[in-house]
Amino acid sequence: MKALMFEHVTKTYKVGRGFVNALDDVSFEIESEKVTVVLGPSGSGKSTLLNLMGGMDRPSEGKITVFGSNIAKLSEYALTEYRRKKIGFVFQFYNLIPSLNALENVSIVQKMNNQSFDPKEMINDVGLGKRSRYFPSELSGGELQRLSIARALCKNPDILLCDEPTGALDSMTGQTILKLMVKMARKYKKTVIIVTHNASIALCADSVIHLKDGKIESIEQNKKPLTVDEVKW
Ligand SMILES: Nc1ncnc2c1ncn2[C@@H]1O[C@H](COP(=O)(O)OP(=O)(O)OP(=O)(O)O)[C@@H](O)[C@H]1O
Repeated sequence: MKALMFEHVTKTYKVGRGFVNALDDVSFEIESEKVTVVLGPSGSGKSTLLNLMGGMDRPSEGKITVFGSNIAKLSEYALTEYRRKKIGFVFQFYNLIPSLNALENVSIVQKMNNQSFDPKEMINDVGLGKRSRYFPSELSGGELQRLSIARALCKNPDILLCDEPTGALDSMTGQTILKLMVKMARKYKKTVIIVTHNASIALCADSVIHLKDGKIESIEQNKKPLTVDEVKW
């Protein structure tokens, strides 16, 4: 089943008196329950792509279909509902609430979605069971990243969007995080989309989209993705 389809999507930004096509006539499909990696150099349009997928922004032209509905046409209200219910975000800026402990930070998403998972189970699953009463200021970068994954997962979203999830982490912690992302697709049947500069991550993906100058350079299907342990970092 297709989770996501982009058809001739262009995103144009106005800069001074001119325009920049951050994405230029981009078309591709993403299978559900798979891991897709988006690779590309700085400025190639990766964040723009992620913002469009997550309903944070709308395309200037083209059609974006998510599980059968064209999100480019949704009202503002419906788009907010889409973001709240369907999408889990794992961004580098963790957006955790400093005055809430780890468990409370995960539990708040229960209010957003009545199909959410058990927060305690999610915290255990990312290996933070013993840290559930800690506050964000008492956690390391890797732990914060795992906590933000637990929160994104707790919402039980259909699609998980990850922006450089291992960017600021050492390779051991990065591997742990990547294992969690892959597990989300394999165990929890989520559609996982990871935007990164790190080509090693692509070896674990089912498909890899290469972006360059706002265009798709190539799309590879990986019949035999490696496990995270098999990848050399
Ligand atoms: N809000 C904006 N206004 C104007 N130009 C923008 C805006 N957002 C992005 N751009 C331009 O669009 C192009 C693509 O940007 P984008 O952030 O999507 O790239 P990226 O691949 O995510 O880069 P990086 O890896 O450095 O984060 C760049 O040339 C950028 O300057």
